[in-house]
Amino acid sequence: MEQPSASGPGAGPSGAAAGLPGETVLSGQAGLRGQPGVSGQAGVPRPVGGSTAAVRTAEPVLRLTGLGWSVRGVPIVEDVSFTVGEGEFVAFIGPNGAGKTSLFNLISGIYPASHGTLELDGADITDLPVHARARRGIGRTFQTSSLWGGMTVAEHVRLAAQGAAGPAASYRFWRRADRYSAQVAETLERTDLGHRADTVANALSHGEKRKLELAVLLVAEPRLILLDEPMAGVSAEEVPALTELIRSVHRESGRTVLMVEHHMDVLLGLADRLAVMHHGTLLALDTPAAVMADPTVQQAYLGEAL
Ligand SMILES: Nc1ncnc2c1ncn2[C@@H]1O[C@H](COP(=O)(O)OP(=O)(O)OP(=O)(O)O)[C@@H](O)[C@H]1O
Repeated sequence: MEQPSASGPGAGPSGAAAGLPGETVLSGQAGLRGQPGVSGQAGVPRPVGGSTAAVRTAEPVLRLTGLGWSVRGVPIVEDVSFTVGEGEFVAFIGPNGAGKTSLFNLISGIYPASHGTLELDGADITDLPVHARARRGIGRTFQTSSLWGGMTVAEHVRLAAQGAAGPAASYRFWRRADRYSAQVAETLERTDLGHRADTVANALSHGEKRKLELAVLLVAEPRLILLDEPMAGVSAEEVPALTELIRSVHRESGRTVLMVEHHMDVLLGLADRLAVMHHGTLLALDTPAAVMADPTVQQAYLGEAL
């Protein structure tokens, strides 16, 4: 499925998630429709929005109520309801085609909701377009790379900083180049890309490209970030550094993070809660330990250990 780009038309290569040695990778375990015991149970997530995981504020940052999206009458995401507290890290898993990316597209505004509502900080944003949601602090990355191959690392981040400042600030932006240079330099340091500032995107490794996508996202200072398979295409050697970067982005700034990821080893070390998508519905949402012990979830994965 082609994805719109956050920072320009996709120019970089994409790739499937690389399996790590000895790791459970859930991608490719599709084909669950019609499995005994699964049909009819999807759509009854347990428990949702009332997890035992720590939610740092009483008021949720994000609230989905019966959110759904259909294509020509075919439901892709159905009646999804949950809340996410400020500073929480929720990881989304599920077989290929379960609707994880579509749910992220609904939250970021790329797909319009067919039914249900979406609230950010208690305000209804269901009908707001993508750019308006971005201005309210929702940022996201995409499953496939969204970089301009011939542009340097620093140019990407500078352009993103300019975009975040808004069109009216363009003139000021160029006049106050020093301020933005400092902002770009700081963001590159935060994402461990300072030494690659003058390198074109095409010359970066997959892991560095993912870091650059994060830098492009972070320079806009979003408070809710959606990461769609940040490890896709990344070599096994680069996964630990990228995992630590995501951890620091979450912890140091107290951002709220939603992440789709197939590498269980990665997300188990990061997530406060695990959400399981299945046939477009939310099958379960709870602490990683509770989700992994859930018989319905295990059944949905054909009895394989999560
Ligand atoms: N724009 C679209 N038009 C038609 N069908 C779509 C569209 N977007 C997604 N779908 C379908 O919706 C279903 C869910 O797709 P989605 O990409 O959300 O799944 P996913 O859980 O993210 O899968 P993966 O893990 O493979 O990325 C798939 O059957 C897909 O083909």
